[in-house]
Parts: sequence; C-alpha cells; structure tokens
Amino acid sequence: MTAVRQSAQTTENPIIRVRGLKNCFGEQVIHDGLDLDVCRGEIIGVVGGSGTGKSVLMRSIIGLQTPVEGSIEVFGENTIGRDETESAEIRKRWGILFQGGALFSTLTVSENVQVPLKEFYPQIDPVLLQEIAAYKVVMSGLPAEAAPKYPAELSGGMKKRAGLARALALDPELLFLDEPTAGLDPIGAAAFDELTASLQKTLGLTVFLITHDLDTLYAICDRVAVLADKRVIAVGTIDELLALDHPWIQEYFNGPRGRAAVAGIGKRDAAPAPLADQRT
Ligand SMILES: Nc1ncnc2c1ncn2[C@@H]1O[C@H](COP(=O)(O)OP(=O)(O)OP(=O)(O)O)[C@@H](O)[C@H]1O
Repeated sequence: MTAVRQSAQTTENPIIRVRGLKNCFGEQVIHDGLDLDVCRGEIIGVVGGSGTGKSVLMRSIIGLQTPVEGSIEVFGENTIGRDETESAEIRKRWGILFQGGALFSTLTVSENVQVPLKEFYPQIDPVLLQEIAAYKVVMSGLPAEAAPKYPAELSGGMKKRAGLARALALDPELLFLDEPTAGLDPIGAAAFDELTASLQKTLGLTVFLITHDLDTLYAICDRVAVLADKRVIAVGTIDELLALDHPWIQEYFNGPRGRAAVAGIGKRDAAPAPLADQRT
C-alpha cells in the first residue's frame, strides 16, 4: 500500500486494521494482499473502478464475506472466525447503511429502526423502543411524521435517511455507508453529505464510506483509499493522492468531473444548506 499519509494514530490505534486480505469467487481473485488502516474519528472514502471490490471489502470487514487469507481487526478485535456471541458484541458497535437503504418493505420506518434494537436488546420496553426510534428518525433529518410510513411511501432520499436512522439505532462508534448518495439528485446528495459530516462531528463517529461521488469525497472525507489491482494502492488526503503519479488517480481526481467537484465545493462552502432544509 502506498500510505501517503500514515499518522501515528493510523499505525498505533486504528479502528479497522486489514492485513494481507485475499478474497476469491471461484477462479476470480478480487483482493490479494490488501492492507488498510482506518483511523478512529475519520471519514474515509473508499474509491475504485467498478468491480474493484469495494463492497466485497466492506462485506469482509463486517463479517458477511469470509476471506481466503488475511486478518481483519475492528476495535482491536479479530473479526474472523468468532463465535456468534463474540461477533454480536462487535457488531453492535457499528451501524451499516447498505446501498439503496435495504429497508424491510413490510415494516414502517420506526419498525425498521427498531430491528437492531430488538435483536440486541430483546427485553427492551416497547415504549422506550418507540421513543428511541423516533429520536433516530429525527436525528437522520426526517420529519417525525415519517416514522409511521412504509418505505414505499418515501422518496429515495428519505429511504436513505431511514436506513441511516436504522444504522444509528445502537449508537454506533463506526458507521459503514455503501454509496449513500447514489441515485440522489445533486441537492439531495449534498444534503446527505452535510448530514453525514454533522453526525460524524456530533457523535464522534468513524465513517467508512464507499462512493463514486467526487463531490462527497471533496466535501467530507478526511482521507481516501484507492482500490485497484486487487489491493489498496494508495491512501491519503486528496491533495496527497493528487501528488502521486498514478494514471487512474490522476484521471479520477484531475479529470473533468474531479475539477468540477473542486469548483462545486467552493460554491457549497460559501452557502451551506441548513439541516432543516435537507429532507430530500
Ligand atoms: N457473491 C458473489 N459471488 C460472486 N462474485 C461476486 C460476489 N460478490 C461480488 N462478486 C464479484 O466481485 C467483484 C467485486 O464486486 P464489488 O461489488 O465489491 O465491486 P465494487 O467495487 O463495489 O463495484 P461497484 O463500484 O460497481 O459497486 C465483482 O466482479 C463482482 O462480480
């Protein structure tokens, strides 16, 4: 890995530590010798061409994909090969927003948010459950009236926020977001970015964020990890990545869309949208 910025925190106390990861599907090798450290409290963007294995990496870290080789530690704990009780203890410290929100269509927003609470705290009082869910819904920028609605009654942006509310249900330390702004219009995407950044600051979250959205990378990511050639080829700030002479990195960040994203961030910084208006 070309670690263009390795702070002491990165090497001494990463919240996620991946070493020598290898993932295969049959003959197809997705990752080989992949290393990555995620620092506590950062928003790290994970980018790479389509099919480079960003989602498979996330699935490996959260235990949905068992690697062929390598080690993965989250919160300092090895996550591979743990029994159910041990892995549940680790799982309840993170929240996940899957692509598209992955809400249960037959449950209301409130009931969706209650799913992880019921899973980990089955004895919890039903009134308290409702109250926590209502709080998480509002925290995610949805109006309180969204709580009794079903996913089919929500816009795309509202579904993402509902998924985020569910991801925040257990007060996680670590939040995984898989392409959270995909399918949102630019205003909705910018609003979601603002929400992510604001929650990260307020709650002290670490955010692992897979995205193709250059605006998101420029607007809210502290560092970016680049996947190519079956591993993380570089990790650092965008400025640090731009200093690297790698054709994919140069094309990605310095191409027309990258330049447009830089110009757009200037405008966005000049006039941030108030959170109350970010309910797209
Ligand atoms: N369950 C699976 N079975 C077989 N192949 C899989 C499976 N999951 C992922 N793959 C393959 O692994 C590769 C990486 O997939 P992944 O979804 O991680 O890519 P990605 O970088 O997230 O892509 P995108 O940016 O398009 O979402 C792809 O070639 C995909 O077809």
